[in-house]
Amino acid sequence: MPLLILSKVKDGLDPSMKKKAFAFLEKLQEDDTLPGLHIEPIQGSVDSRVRTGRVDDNYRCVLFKIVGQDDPVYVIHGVWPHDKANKIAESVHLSMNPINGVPEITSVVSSVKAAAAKPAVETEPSSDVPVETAPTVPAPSVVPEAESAPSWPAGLTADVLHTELGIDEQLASAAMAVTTEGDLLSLIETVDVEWQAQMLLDLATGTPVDEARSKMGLDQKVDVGDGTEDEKLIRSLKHPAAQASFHWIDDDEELRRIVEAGDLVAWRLFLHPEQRKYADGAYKGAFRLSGGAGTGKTVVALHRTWRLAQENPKARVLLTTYTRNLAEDLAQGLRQLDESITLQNSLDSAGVHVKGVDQTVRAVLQAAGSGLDEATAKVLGDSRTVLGTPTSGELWKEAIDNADADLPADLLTSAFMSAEYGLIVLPNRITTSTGYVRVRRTGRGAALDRAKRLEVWKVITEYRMLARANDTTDWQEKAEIAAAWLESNKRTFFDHVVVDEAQDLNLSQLRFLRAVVAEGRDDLFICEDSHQRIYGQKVVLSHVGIQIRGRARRLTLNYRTTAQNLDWAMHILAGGDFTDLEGESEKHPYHSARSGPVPRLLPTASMSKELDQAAELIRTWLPSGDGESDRAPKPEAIAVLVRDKYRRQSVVSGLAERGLQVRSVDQENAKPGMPLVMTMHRAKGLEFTHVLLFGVHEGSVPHGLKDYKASDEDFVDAMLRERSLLYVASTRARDVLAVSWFGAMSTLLGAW
Ligand SMILES: Nc1ncnc2c1ncn2[C@@H]1O[C@H](COP(=O)(O)OP(=O)(O)OP(=O)(O)O)[C@@H](O)[C@H]1O
Repeated sequence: MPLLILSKVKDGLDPSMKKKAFAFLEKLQEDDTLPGLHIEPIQGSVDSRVRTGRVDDNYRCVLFKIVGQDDPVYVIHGVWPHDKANKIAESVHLSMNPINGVPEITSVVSSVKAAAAKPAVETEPSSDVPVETAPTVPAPSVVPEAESAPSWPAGLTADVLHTELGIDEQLASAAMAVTTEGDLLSLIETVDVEWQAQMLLDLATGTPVDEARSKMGLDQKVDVGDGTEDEKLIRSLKHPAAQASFHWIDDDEELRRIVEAGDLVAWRLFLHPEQRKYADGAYKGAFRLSGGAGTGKTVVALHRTWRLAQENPKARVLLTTYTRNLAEDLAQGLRQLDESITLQNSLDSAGVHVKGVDQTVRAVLQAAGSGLDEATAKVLGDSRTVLGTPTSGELWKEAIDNADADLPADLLTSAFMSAEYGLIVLPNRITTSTGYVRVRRTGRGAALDRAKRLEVWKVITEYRMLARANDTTDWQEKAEIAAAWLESNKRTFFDHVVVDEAQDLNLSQLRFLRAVVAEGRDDLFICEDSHQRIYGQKVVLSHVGIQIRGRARRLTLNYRTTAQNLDWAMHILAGGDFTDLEGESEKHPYHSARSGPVPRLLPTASMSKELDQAAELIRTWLPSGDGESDRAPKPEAIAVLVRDKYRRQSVVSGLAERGLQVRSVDQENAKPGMPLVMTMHRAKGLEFTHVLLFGVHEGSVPHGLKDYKASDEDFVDAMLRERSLLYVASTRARDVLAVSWFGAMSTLLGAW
C-alpha cells in the first residue's frame, strides 16, 4: 500500500477542489495502479520523480514518487488546473539540502525569482481606506520597524549562511545585501522553502547562529544512512526538521482524520520544530511555555492534549483556560484536530476534559458534596456546607458602606478591597484580624499600619458576613476552598493538566490547578503571555507551589499577523514594564514572516464622524458582489472592537443608522454572515482578517483608573492591563488593522 506525505505549499489546493482532492488521495493510498488515477510522469521535468495524477477533467495533482525498499512513497505537492499543474510539475524539484540534509521542494522558477527580487517596503497606506477629512489632532506618523537595519548576529556572512546553515547560496547573498528589515521581509516572501525563510528572520532579529539552528531542529544530524538516493530521501523525510513542511499520513486513520476535518489546515499538519518539541516533550514536572500573541501557544496546547490522551487512553487529561468562551474554542480546536475525539464530562472518566477553570472548580466542589466544612473553615474562618451562587461584584461597595471603616477615601474602593482580598487575604488563608495584622503584604504598596489594617479587616469581615447571609461565595473563594479540600483529602482528579492563557488566572485558581493534578511527570503544562494579562493581578507561580525549575521556553515566530501590525502592537507595550509568571522581566521580541499594509490611524472630530468613517471603511472591506468576492474576507472575518459594552451598543446602532448591518457579540458564539462588533475583552483568543479598533480616545482607553488611586502599585498595574488590552485587540488582526478615535487620542497611542 503506498504511503502518502503532504507537503506544505502556498495556494496548493483550490477550496472548491477539496472533496475531489481527498477522493483522489483515498484512492491513491489504496492502490496507486488504479487506472482512474492516471499517475503519469512529465516529459522534460527537472525532477524525474515528478508525476501528475487526474483529480477531475480539469484539475491535476502534482506529486513525487519515491521508491524505497518497501511500498512507494508519494509526496503530494498540490492540486492545480491542468495547464498550471503541468507547468509546476516541469519546474519543481524534491531533494535533500546539500548542507544539512533536510528535504525541500524548490522550483527552478522561484530560485531565479528570489535572486531577482527587488525588495520594496510599502510605506504608503493602502488606498482602500477613506481619506480623513476633519482631523482634530494630527495623525501620528507610523514609523515601522521596517526602516531599521536587520540585527544579524556578529560575524554572520553569506558564506556562513550557505556553507554552515544550508541557506540557498543566491538567497544568502541577497539577504546579506539588504539594508532594512522591510527589504528583508519582501525578500523572504519570495522564498518557497519555509525553514529557510524562518531561519533568516530569526537571525535578522539577533538570534545567535547556534540557537537559530537548534530552533529549527537542525542541531540533530539528519542521518540518512546508506542505500539509493530515494531510500536516503525517505529517511530524511522523517527527520524532525522536515516535519514543519512534510506531514506523513501513516495510516488510514490519519487520512480519515484529514478528510473528515475537510481541510488541509496548516496548524493541524505542519508544526514548527519548536512547536512539535513542546507538544511532544516529556517533562519531569510543571512546564511553562510563553510567547507573544499568535505564536501558536494554543496550537501547542491542543496538540499536546491530544497526544497525551493518545499515548495513554487511561489518563485523565484536562485542557483548561480562563473563560468558558475560550474553553469552547479549545474544544472546537480539538475536534478539528481529531473529529472522533470524545470529550468527557464526568470528573472520574479517563480521557480528555475541556473546561474553563471555574467550571472545573465547580465540578470538584460538587464531588466534595457536603464535606466542605473543614476547607471553608480554613479559607473563610467558619464552616459552610453551601457555597451557593457567585457573589455579586457590587457586594464590596455594600460592605464598605456598612463597615463604616476609618480609612482614607482612596482605600475605600471596591478595586482596592477586592485586590487586597484576592492577593493577600485569600491566598494566605487569613481568617482573623491577628492573621491580617501580621501578614506580609509584599508588592501591594499603600503601606497599612496596624490601625489601618484593623479598619480594612472590618470591611473584609462585613463582606464575608453579607456573602454568608446571601448564601454566596465569589469565584476566587470557591477556587481556594476547592484547593483546600483537595489538599486536605489528598485527592487529585487528573494526571495531566494543560492550561492556556494562564496569565489571566488568579493565585487561587493556579493553586487549585496545582492541587487537582497528581504531582509528577508531565503534570502541568502552562501556556502564557504576560503581555496579554487583561484580568486580575500579577502573580508568581512559585507562590502557589508551582515549581518550574528551569522548565520554561518561549515561542518567537508569529503565525497570525503581519510584521506591520506586530510592530504597531509592540509599540503599545513599549511604555509598560512587564514580568512573566516567574516574576522575571518580560522583554523578549518576536517576529512575523508575513507582510501587509501599515496600520491606519484615523482621527475624527466627533463620534458621529467616526461612525461615518467606520461605515465607509467596512464597506470597502466587504465583498463587493462583482466577482471580486473570492479575494474579499467573509463578513464575519471583519471585526470592530470597542472598549466596553455601552460603546458596543452605540456602534451597532450607529452603523445600522448608516445602512450597515453588523452583529453585536456578547457571551454567545459569533454567527456568520455579518461583520462583528464586540468588546476588546471578548475578542481575546479570536482572530479576524480585518480589525477596526473604534473609540481609542482619551477617557475611553485607559478606562476606570480613578478607582486605583489608593496604591501606586495598583494604579500602575491597572494601566498595564489597559496597555495589554490594546495590544490584545491589535493582535487580533491577521491582515488589515485600522484604529480610530474622536477628539484627543488615547495616551497609550501617543507613547510610541
Ligand atoms: N505551525 C503552524 N502553521 C500554520 N499556522 C499556525 C501554526 N501555528 C499556529 N498557527 C496559526 O497561527 C494563529 C495563532 O495561533 P495560536 O492561536 O495558537 O497562537 P497563540 O500564541 O495562542 O495566540 P494568542 O496568545 O494571541 O491567543 C492561528 O491562526 C493558528 O492556526
